[in-house]
Amino acid sequence: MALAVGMRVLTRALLRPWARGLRAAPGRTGPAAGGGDGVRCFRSPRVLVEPDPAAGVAVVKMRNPPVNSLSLEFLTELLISLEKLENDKTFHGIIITSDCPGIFSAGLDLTEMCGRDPEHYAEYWKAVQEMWLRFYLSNLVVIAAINGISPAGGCLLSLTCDYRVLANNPKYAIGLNETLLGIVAPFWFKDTLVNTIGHRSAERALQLGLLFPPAEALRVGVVDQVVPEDQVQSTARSVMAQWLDIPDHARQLTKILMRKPTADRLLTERDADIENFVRFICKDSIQKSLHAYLEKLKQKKG
Ligand SMILES: CCCCCCCCCC/C=C\CC(=O)SCCNC(=O)CCNC(=O)[C@H](O)C(C)(C)COP(=O)(O)OP(=O)(O)OC[C@H]1O[C@@H](n2cnc3c(N)ncnc32)[C@H](O)[C@@H]1OP(=O)(O)O
Repeated sequence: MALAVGMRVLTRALLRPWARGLRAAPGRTGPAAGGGDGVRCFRSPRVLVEPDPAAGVAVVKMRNPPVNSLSLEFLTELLISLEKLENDKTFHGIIITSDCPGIFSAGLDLTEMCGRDPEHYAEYWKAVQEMWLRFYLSNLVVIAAINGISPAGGCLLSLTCDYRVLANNPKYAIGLNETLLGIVAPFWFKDTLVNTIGHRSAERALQLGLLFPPAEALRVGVVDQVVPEDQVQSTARSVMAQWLDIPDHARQLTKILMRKPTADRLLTERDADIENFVRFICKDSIQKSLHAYLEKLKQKKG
């Protein structure tokens, strides 16, 4: 228990000033109707939290249209929602899913990594690290109900969860495809994938930038279950019930036992990782390929 408390204190201490500022800002987030049972539902512009107090579960819906790209503001709102749910003893589990049809998350927001200054890149990268640390180490059971395509950072977010349910739709794919963009998945992205699918499969997937369609994602272990699209949420709910049957303290400590060494690696190298990222992303060649990639996305429309 002391270990679990220690981890919570540590991760809370890591909450960035940008998050503290936003938390204090009136009107950005706020209590909304949560029923007459005293449980509060928190909303923010890009995150909709639907609480089910009787089950001890909240559904966190990402709604940052058009593609749920993980912008700085969106990451901040996600972290604040997670922290509020963790601090509310009513909740033991969350289901993270998308409110954008066909897209779970398009990953990191490319516009946060293009044409900005080094200070911005550092701030953005710290927020991405924070998202990974907080979700990966959350004391809550976190289940991803993946109802759309989930490349790169979207896949990373899914990989932080305890269980992944993917909709069986041939248009959906999931994976760390960074090499296809000419960029390198950082060591903690890699570690998370290795912890999920093993070294050999991760090496192949990372080098080739593989985006796995549902059947392959299940075969390789990137997801735990593939179900018809209309059963994603109900499956996530029944899996959640099974996880919540386990005594919470034993499950939480086991989670920390399994994940702490991976998280510690980033925690001890956090500043160096930010410096590496800023150095890398500021390179002319990287900026050119990111710009070209964004242009290609825009031109795709016609
Ligand atoms: C030595 C090592 C040191 C360490 C170095 C670290 C280096 C960094 C490592 C981490 C980097 C990356 C991780 C990432 O997550 S990068 C993002 C990867 N994501 C993708 O490649 C997905 C790109 N998007 C798509 O493929 C498609 O948009 C889609 C998700 C399949 C949806 O297709 P759609 O047809 O429904 O929509 P589309 O018209 O393409 O897009 C709508 C608008 O959204 C914009 N957009 C799409 N994706 C992003 C994004 N990720 N970020 C920002 N904006 C995005 C797109 O441009 C359209 O905009 P507009 O309407 O035309 O203005």
